[in-house]
Amino acid sequence: MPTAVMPRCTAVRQVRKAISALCGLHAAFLLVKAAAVAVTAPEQLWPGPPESGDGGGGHRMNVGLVFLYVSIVVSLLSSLISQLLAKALVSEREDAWEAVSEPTDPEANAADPLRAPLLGQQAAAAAASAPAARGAQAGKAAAGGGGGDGGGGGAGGGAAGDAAGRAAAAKRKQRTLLELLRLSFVDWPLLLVAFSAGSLAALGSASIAYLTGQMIDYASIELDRSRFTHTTLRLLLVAGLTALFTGARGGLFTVANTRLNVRLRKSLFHALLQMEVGFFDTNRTGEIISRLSADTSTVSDQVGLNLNVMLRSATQAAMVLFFMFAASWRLTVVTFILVPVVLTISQVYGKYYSKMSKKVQAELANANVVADEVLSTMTTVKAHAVQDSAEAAYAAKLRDFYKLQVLEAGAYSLYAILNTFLPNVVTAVVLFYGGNLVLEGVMSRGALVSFMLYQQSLSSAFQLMGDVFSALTAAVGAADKVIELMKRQPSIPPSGGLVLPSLKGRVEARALVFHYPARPEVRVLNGLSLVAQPGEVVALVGPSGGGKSSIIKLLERFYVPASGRILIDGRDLDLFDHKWLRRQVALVSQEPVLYARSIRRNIILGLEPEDGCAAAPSQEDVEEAAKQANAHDFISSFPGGYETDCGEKGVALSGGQKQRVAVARALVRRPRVLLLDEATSALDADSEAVVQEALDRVMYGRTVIVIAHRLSTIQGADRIYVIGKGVVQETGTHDDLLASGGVYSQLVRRQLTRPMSQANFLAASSSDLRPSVSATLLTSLLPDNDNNGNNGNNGSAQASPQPAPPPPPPQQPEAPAHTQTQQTQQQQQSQPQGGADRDRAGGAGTATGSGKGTGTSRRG
Ligand SMILES: Nc1ncnc2c1ncn2[C@@H]1O[C@H](COP(=O)(O)OP(=O)(O)OP(=O)(O)O)[C@@H](O)[C@H]1O
Repeated sequence: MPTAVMPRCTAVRQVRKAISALCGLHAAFLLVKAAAVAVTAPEQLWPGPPESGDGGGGHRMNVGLVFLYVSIVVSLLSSLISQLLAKALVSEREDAWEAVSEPTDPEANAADPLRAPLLGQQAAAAAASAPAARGAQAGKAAAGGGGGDGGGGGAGGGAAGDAAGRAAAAKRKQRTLLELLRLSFVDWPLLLVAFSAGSLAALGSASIAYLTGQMIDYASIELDRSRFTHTTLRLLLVAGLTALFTGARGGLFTVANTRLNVRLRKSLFHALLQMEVGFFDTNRTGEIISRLSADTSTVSDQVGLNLNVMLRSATQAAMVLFFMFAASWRLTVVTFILVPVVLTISQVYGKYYSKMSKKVQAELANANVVADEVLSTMTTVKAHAVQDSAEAAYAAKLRDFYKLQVLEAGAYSLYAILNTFLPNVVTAVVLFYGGNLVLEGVMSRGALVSFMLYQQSLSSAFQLMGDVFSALTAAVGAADKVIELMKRQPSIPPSGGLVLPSLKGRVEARALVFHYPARPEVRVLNGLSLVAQPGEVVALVGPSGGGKSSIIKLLERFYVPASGRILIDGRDLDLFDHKWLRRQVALVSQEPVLYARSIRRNIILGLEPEDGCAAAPSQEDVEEAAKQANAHDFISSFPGGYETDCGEKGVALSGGQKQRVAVARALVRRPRVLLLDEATSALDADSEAVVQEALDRVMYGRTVIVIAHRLSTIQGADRIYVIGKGVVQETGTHDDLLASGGVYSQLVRRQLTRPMSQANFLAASSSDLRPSVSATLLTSLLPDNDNNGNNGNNGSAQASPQPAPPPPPPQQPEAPAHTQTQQTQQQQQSQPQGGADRDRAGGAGTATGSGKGTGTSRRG
């Protein structure tokens, strides 16, 4: 902030403080005046009728007193309103200065999703359209949770930004409260009954105090036994009814709380499921889970409970006040004077407590993030023996949490001390003044006893309201985060409703430009275009980080490109109905995710009636898909067959088995387009061979876009795109690309001459080129090889530190026997295959009947 603005902002803050101080002083003066009038005025005011002996004088006196009190109340109100208006004017002036003075970086900070994670996103979004300084502070307030705490101004932004931060926080709080009320009042019939029961209970409590006073008068002054007994029976009856209504109120409010809790969780979970994938890149699962579990409970418990207590206390206070005025208006006014003091203390504490509560919750979420990270990666933790550092990291987070909790406890202690002391002061003053009234004969002893009971009831109501106010503020803090998440709009626009009678399967990407939301400054795709005709197999290869997987993610609409188009059968991807498209375009990724349910249900994932699918695939469909995926045999060997539970995240299955279930999951949809994102790269050699065989078979008859690490797959593709630095560097068939001597051929050569320990074909996984494949490739791939497998190109293989082994017999050790047979057949047939005219292969174990997938032998 320019230095010229700083003194102005400091002056504004001082003006704001001065306004508060003056108004406070004025209010205190008026309250003292009200008390003085109550103590000194003659006993001729409401509720008693004008004394007959006093003629019109008594009446005039009453009018005068009423006028006096009305003027005091009006004065108090106008003071409050002028204070609010003056502060608003000052803040407006301050905002105007900030708008012209603040540099633009903070806006960038606020709009940067990395700097405004989870809690700050909405504020950051709002900030992006607001003036720079306001935006920066809105983001800061949201992310920091302080609502303008600013830490004393920070690096130049603090003072000026505090006002904007406060305004943003206040607006958010308002919005949160309104939203909470909206959510709570869905249950209005239940709440109405509960509230009515609470009001009746409050009326009962006030009546008990009144009857107690009467009993004392009948027993000690009037000495009327029959009225005494009668009143006792009435008191017992009222007590019974009061208990009944109190119980009903408590039970009904608890049910309403639970309903609110369930509603909140469901709404939040629904909102989370709508979020785009990029949201989960920038927000940790631990934090999100914390919102879903801890914060929703805090909100429903605190808001529900406190609203209940607030309503009960307010009704109780209103009833008791009525009875108090009836007993003695003077004592009522005096009692009432101390109330603003108690309320002010509660309010100040409430603000502080809200801040503390947010910080404590944030610390706890941080600790949960650490625990979540460690517990969800136990194998890595154990494999690298990092238990000690994990424990230390968790303990450090808990230490921070503990320190904040201790501070919070200290704040609570102070509050409890004040809150216990002040009501007793009120009692002492009231008793002293009331005793004087009794001694003067103005008030009966019974009325004083009743009044003392009312006064206790009123203090407890106000005390509860003070507590509730603080707790509500804290709950609103937690609700803020939950509501913000619930209201957050996904940054990817909703998909259209287009459903085609059939899909040919043409996929085209045109001039795609893309960056990840988590890293907007890095362009991952830079105007990339590619096309896959119906039935073609298109391989994406290229160096690691070139953008291959990003293309698949865009095709799956996990993200949307910054510019460019993705067309399926010539229509924009976002026009299609989301669910329909997911059945037409299936993905098999590197790490399959299975859920803790039966294998059958894992295969038909997303196709069950609950997912809006009228007819789930039949058992025959499931088995057919499993057979094609080479999964049927191992599934049938389990005692539970297709009903075998996969365990949490599929722990009950091996990597290869999981991947085959994932392939079956893709196939059961009978997709026209199959996306394979390094589907076998995480598997060991044996598993890879089985899965690859299944994949080779299922590629037929559909458009396939594959990120492959096996040269055999790449070699058999109809077209290869070499992707690097976010663009297509080369495209063509394997032969064309080798012949052109460009990047692809260099990659192939480099790979073939590299030691096996560094095997990393085309930057994919290291598990790809087995010795046999490598050797075969040497003999078959390089255009300048002679027929005997000698590398004519100056023997780069020989130059390698670990020369490739001599050409082995034409077989792949990891492939099952029947695959080898196929290879031999294919060698003999050596038929070139076009993508579009390929037929779909038969069931499990059937020969593929083509050179596809066994490119080594095809070329041999
Ligand atoms: N979720 C993400 N958030 C931010 N950046 C990402 C994300 N995923 C990938 N990237 C970055 O995008 C770039 C392209 O990644 P991508 O996974 O598409 O490359 P790739 O060609 O598939 O690499 P590999 O062959 O190693 O899988 C990389 O620089 C990567 O760090």
